[in-house]
Amino acid sequence: MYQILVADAINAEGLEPLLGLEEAEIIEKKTDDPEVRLEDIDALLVRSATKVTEALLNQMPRLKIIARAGVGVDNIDVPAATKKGIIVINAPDGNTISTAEHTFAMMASLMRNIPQAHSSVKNLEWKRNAFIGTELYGKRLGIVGMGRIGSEIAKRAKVFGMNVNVFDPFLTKERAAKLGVESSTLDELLGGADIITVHTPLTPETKGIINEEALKKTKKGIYLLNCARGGIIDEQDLAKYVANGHVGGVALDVFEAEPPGEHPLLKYDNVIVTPHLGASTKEAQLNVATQVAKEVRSFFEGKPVSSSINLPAISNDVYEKIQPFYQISKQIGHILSQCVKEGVHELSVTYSGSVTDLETTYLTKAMLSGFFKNRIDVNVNEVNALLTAKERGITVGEKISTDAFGYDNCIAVTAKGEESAFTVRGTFIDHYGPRIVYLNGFNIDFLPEGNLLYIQHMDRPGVIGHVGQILGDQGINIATMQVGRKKAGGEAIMVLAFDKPLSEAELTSLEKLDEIVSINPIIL
Ligand SMILES: NC(=O)C1=CN([C@@H]2O[C@H](COP(=O)(O)OP(=O)(O)OC[C@H]3O[C@@H](n4cnc5c(N)ncnc54)[C@H](O)[C@@H]3O)[C@@H](O)[C@H]2O)C=CC1
Ligand SMILES: O=C(O)CCC(=O)C(=O)O
Repeated sequence: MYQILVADAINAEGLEPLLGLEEAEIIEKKTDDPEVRLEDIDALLVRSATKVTEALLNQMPRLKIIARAGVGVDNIDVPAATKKGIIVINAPDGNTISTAEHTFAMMASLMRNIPQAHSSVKNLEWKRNAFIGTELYGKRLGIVGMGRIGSEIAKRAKVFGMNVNVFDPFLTKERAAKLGVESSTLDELLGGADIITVHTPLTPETKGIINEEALKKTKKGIYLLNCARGGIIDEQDLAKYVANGHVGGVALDVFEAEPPGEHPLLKYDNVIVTPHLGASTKEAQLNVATQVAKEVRSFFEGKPVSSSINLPAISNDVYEKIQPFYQISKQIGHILSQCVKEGVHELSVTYSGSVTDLETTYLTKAMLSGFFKNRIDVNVNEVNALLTAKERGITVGEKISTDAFGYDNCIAVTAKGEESAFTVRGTFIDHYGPRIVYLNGFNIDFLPEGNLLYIQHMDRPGVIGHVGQILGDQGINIATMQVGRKKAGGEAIMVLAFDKPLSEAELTSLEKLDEIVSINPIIL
């Protein structure tokens, strides 16, 4: 039974896709609720209130997926989640329109003193001359961060007859032209704008991007808006520039600490505020809840998730194509892990044939997750596979080759240690399935599944019979047996499959045979 903890207020109708998930229990409680058993939780759904820290993650050993019903994931320790192999997803576009509309409403309110005038009338005043506003028409709007929300604001600003300058280092000239905006440097934007609005994520680069140094470059009377994340406009520096009269007005939906408490900016009449309402519309809340609920459901159904922060997204189509190779990659990694008896410092994967048309990085990560399974006590999956390899000093390489050894596709992985190297090759055959076709120098053909025994032996008459005899005498049934050799009378291998793993005593009984060089159980 999967336990899904919904720790923040998430739209109930939007969570409906989760109800169709068999074997799932949905718990709507805070993470610090004494009734919540954090150690049993498989999925955590949050908005911005719950801070998903490393300390919290340490208490949640079963956690597999964190879903943020919204865009910004700055309340989640994504590196800590990644290290633990926990997928982090968000709802990237469900609240774009809401937030763009809120920003626009804030901009209009700010320029026309609507909140101040509203309070005044409610206080039974009628001061028409006290609230002379400024038109948006013809003004220059500077947008810092031209992603989903920034772009929607630009569209609306143009309809209002505003000129739009944008600063976004990741915006291409083509996209700027398509959006009909002028791309500029930050300094040009600061110097030319009448109104500046920020729409970036909060990152080390964007934290304080509008600070005292930037404010100095703006026109006197500048209007500033932050409906993205507290801290993108430095609050202390902003308070200084509001106090000295340089800033004409400010609209804030977000604060460095929420709620802001006794904040120096709150005492100014020309500072208008809302309590982080950008995404607070019925539509946006339904959208984001539905988006993450569908994703969490897909995840537990073993389907791909498309809005992961720490895993490359793959579409259902691509996933269908990649799935067979994904399994065999994992199995190759797991076989290598059990066959190489020393520390490995290099894993190199060579893809050939039709598999090279696919997203092979995903397969390499699957191979790594198979390799690390049982080797380390951390759950290694595609999320933390490369990081885990790096932390353990294992170099991971990927190559493409034209030689598929006569197969339609081939995935070959070589593990190198100080003393040895071991290569496994696998293929996926349509309507037949995954096969291991090469094991450390020997061509062979077996199904990588179940309880296997890999035996290295000398190619002598009777050896296969002796192995069968010894096992038969102990009542052990051999399900399948494949053999491979390089030349008659030389080294050879056999791979046997059993219904259950062999015991230590049963393995030792085989070692007694003179022709046997080594025996190695492989459990897949
Ligand atoms: N107030 C609210 O309720 C809401 C706030 N947000 C905030 O708005 C932010 C933006 O959301 P979206 O537009 O959906 O994200 P997005 O990812 O589509 O856009 C962010 C843009 O910022 C740009 N950017 C990144 N670093 C930059 C830098 N150093 N300088 C200039 N531009 C930079 C990126 O290139 C990207 O184009 C979110 O990260 C979130 O923090 C989002 C939704 C609701
Ligand atoms: O959950 C919310 O209302 C906050 C939305 C937000 O800030 C975001 O999506 O980044």
